[in-house]
Amino acid sequence: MGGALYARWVPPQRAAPRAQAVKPDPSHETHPSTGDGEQAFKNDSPNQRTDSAQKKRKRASKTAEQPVEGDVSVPKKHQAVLSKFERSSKRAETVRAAAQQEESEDETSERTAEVLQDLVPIPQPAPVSEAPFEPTFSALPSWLANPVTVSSSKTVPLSTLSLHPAFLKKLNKQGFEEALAVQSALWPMLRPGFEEHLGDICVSARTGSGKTLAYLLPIIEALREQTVTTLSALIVVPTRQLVDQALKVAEELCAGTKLKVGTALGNVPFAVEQKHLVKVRPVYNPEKAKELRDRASQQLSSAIAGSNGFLGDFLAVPNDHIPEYESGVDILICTPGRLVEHIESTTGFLLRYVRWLVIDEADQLLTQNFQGWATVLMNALHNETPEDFMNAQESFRKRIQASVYSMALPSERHVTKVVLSATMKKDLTKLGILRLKRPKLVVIEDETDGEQMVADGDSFELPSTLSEYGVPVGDGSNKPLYLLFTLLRHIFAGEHADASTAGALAGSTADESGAKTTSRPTGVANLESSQNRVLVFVKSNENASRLSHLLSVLEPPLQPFIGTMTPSASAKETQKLLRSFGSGKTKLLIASDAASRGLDIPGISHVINYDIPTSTVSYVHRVGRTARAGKDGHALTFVTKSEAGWFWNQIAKGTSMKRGGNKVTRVEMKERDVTWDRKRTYQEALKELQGAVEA
Ligand SMILES: Nc1ncnc2c1ncn2[C@@H]1O[C@H](COP(=O)(O)OP(=O)(O)OP(=O)(O)O)[C@@H](O)[C@H]1O
Repeated sequence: MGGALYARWVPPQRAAPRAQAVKPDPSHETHPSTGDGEQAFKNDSPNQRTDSAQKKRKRASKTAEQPVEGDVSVPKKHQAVLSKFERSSKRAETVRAAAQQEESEDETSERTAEVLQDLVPIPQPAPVSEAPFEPTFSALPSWLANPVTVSSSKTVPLSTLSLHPAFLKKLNKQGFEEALAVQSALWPMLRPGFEEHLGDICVSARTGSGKTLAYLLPIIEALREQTVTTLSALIVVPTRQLVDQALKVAEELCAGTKLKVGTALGNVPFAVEQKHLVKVRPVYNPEKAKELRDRASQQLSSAIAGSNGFLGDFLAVPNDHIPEYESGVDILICTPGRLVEHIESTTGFLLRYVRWLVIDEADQLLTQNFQGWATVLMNALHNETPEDFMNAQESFRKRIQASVYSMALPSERHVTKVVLSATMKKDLTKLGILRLKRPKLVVIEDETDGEQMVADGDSFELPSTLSEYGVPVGDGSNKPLYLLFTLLRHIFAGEHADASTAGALAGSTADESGAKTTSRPTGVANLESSQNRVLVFVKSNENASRLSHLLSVLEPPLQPFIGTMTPSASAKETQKLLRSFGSGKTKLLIASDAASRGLDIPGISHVINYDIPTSTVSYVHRVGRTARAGKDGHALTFVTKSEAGWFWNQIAKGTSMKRGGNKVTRVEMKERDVTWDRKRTYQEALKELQGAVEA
């Protein structure tokens, strides 16, 4: 580079005798810019090529004339300038080289400092923590979302509740000293006084908590002085057995008063029931009688009306008289189907004076809603009574209402509705049918459960005195033998019972890790004197009959102690069977789910779910037939391999079940002990059963 600059700045020398001339070699001519002569020429025109060749030759001769470095022939003053120039050029060159080196070092260090990124997310700043979402609203109205909760341990001495002395005496006579939690919560709300709730009440309280007395006592106490029979209270329950049960409690309370309690459940012919519920009385009223007679003859001649109902009654009363209807009962306990029939077909069946409406086992009644019973009832209850159907009292009241004295009467009748269940669901669509006014939800729950019914969910309480067991039964093919083994070895065996499992089944030494049994059945012992009573649930009525037959064949001494509840039995037969079971004569009652609701038989020590229940609600009601009113009880569920997942997850550990800190115990029974010497008898019994079914 220095050479090139030097060449530019050196002035041409004319005389340079000792300087060696460098002859240009045409064969080595190169293009000034590319260094490739041939290539350069290729792009030039012939004239251009001649000019540039001449210029090149000139330049070459000039170069040949240039002195070589260090040539002493360069004048001195030029030499000083030249050396100065060379020095500064060298310095500049050194600085540039140093700068270049520095630059390349920087580049290298930058390259090494670079962080290699793979295809992973680039680190982000930590997210800002947000407060957990807590809705400020609920899908439920506030009365359902915020129930009044009462601890199930809250009992109050009956003597402090200022009950009418006659009722206090009756309760004491039955051995009741304290009002149970649901009673001590409901009575102040339903009885006149400072805490009375002027509106409707929904109650969620576990099985066997005393709900029947909780609603019946305030009603009967309020009506106790009623002398003219007027239908004042309607109690709707789902089954005939529950009608009978509530009737028994009501009759005990009404004894000594003029109150009449009636039932409508279809156990007698409809006409008989009609006569019992509505009384027809001829009243002398010639004017009205004449008017009606004229209208009746017109209608009869034009065949508009038949001679039944009001017309029939009118034609049956003496001349100058008209029929008037009076209620035959003050309190009616009924099933919904029969109630609808009376509302629609019984002349004079008037709900105008009904002040109380109780719906027990409400979740079942509202879910099944036979014949749209709730809507029919609400329409009948809230609509005006046609004047022709009014009884003497009603007509009198109507006349009074039209006069100045009406100021003294309440403007509108208020019906207090009490809706109860052990498995109350917060289902607004269903509760909405009941047209509740200023409703309140009262929940009776165990303190140890810690939390309330979840605002938008449903949970069910089990009695804290209940001990629960799950019994694995393999594939289920030997279930009858498992049942027999459980009955003979553990429940009715008395002193011969296996210590470990009997302890677990009796609830005294419940082992959460699971109890094991090794002993074999010893046969029926002490059956007659045993205090235990067992209710066995199967999935259908056919299964109840079959199981009963199998047990009788497998263990004949057991047969006189077995009872079977079937729908084909008459009401009387069923009542007799329940009485026998209640008294302890029958020790083993086999039933379907029809017996799972509300049945109150004192002294049931064990419930066995021979067939697994189909829902958590069904489980709650089945096992609730024992451990009632604070007494101990035991519930065993036979679980096949395919049912195990559901049972242990939903029933034993499910969040919707609240059992006051108790747990479900697994009871293992060895299959060879269970089947032991019975396999042949069992096969024969099955064959016999098959023959009986086919016959
Ligand atoms: N104050 C009381 N003291 C002792 N026992 C009582 C009292 N009140 C009711 N009982 C008894 O409690 C038992 C259960 O009562 P009840 O049948 O009314 O329960 P329930 O809550 O209706 O049960 P379910 O939901 O299963 O129908 C009955 O045998 C009844 O006699």
